Amino acid sequence: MSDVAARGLVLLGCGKMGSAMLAGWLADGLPATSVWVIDPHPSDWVQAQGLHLNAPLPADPAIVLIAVKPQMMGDALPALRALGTGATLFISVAAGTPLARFEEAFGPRTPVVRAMPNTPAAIGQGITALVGNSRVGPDQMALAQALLGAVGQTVLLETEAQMDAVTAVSGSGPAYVFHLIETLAAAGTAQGLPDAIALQLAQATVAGAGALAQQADENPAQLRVNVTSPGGTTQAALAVLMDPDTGFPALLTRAVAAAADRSRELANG
Ligand SMILES: NC(=O)C1=CN([C@@H]2O[C@H](COP(=O)(O)OP(=O)(O)OC[C@H]3O[C@@H](n4cnc5c(N)ncnc54)[C@H](O)[C@@H]3O)[C@@H](O)[C@H]2O)C=CC1
Ligand SMILES: O=C(O)[C@@H]1CCC=N1
Repeated sequence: MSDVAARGLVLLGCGKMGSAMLAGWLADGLPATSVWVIDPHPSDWVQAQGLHLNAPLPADPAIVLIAVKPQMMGDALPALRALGTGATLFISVAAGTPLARFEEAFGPRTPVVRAMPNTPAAIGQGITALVGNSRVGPDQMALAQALLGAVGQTVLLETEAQMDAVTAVSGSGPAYVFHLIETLAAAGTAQGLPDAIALQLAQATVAGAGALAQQADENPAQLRVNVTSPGGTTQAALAVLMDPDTGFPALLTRAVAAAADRSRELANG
């Protein structure tokens, strides 16, 4: 990361995902003066960070991170063309957009990493999967892992094709969990709880269960069994949630497949 602080980080697109990562890097100690943001519509938060905003770019930044929508690539990438010299590592977090798209834009010698982070990066609890093109050497992959590792866990993929499934599980996944919190709270309200207490119970339950699932030696199936008293309340609920036709497994399988299919479609922009 000292190389990034010294040579600079260029962030193309600083919306929800770019800002989530940037918040994590700044909290981790990356100086705002080492960051160049290109974004035609920067948020008030981005404008208040004291970074270089829509300013001339450094000649030889350590990393250019691309965080614009896949559909915006054609408009956005030309701003970076002068940097495709081989010394700068390009990292894209865009869903769907293949490595080949960046090789086309910046030349086949350009090292490019495709990464899929998620928004808990904003509080250092993201997870990012990474895969590089053939030009990415071990030192550059280590640099990409250090950058994304500063805002959470990292995993390396064996093939680029795995990225669609990653996007559907952990890239989009926080939205599924937020929806679980919303709907668990609403179900509590339907059972007679005040809105605020139902939301507090749902938030703390998901946060606590998530932390326990990360830290416990037991697997999630055993942790579930540990909550489930024979003939008790949990068993009654799980009979609904684990129904083979209408329960969580069938629903999540369909939801994740829909997200992965959409990721494959986005390969075409
Ligand atoms: N939001 C999420 O949870 C995740 C998003 N991603 C990926 O991150 C990328 C960005 O997504 P979000 O941050 O959610 O979208 P967003 O719409 O919040 O941010 C995109 C930003 O790009 C800027 N922009 C538009 N045209 C531009 C241009 N020509 N040059 C520079 N900046 C430009 C916009 O002003 C905006 O601030 C997408 O490719 C998405 O697939 C990946 C993982 C998770
Ligand atoms: O919804 C999307 O397309 C992006 C990619 C993963 C999360 N958000």
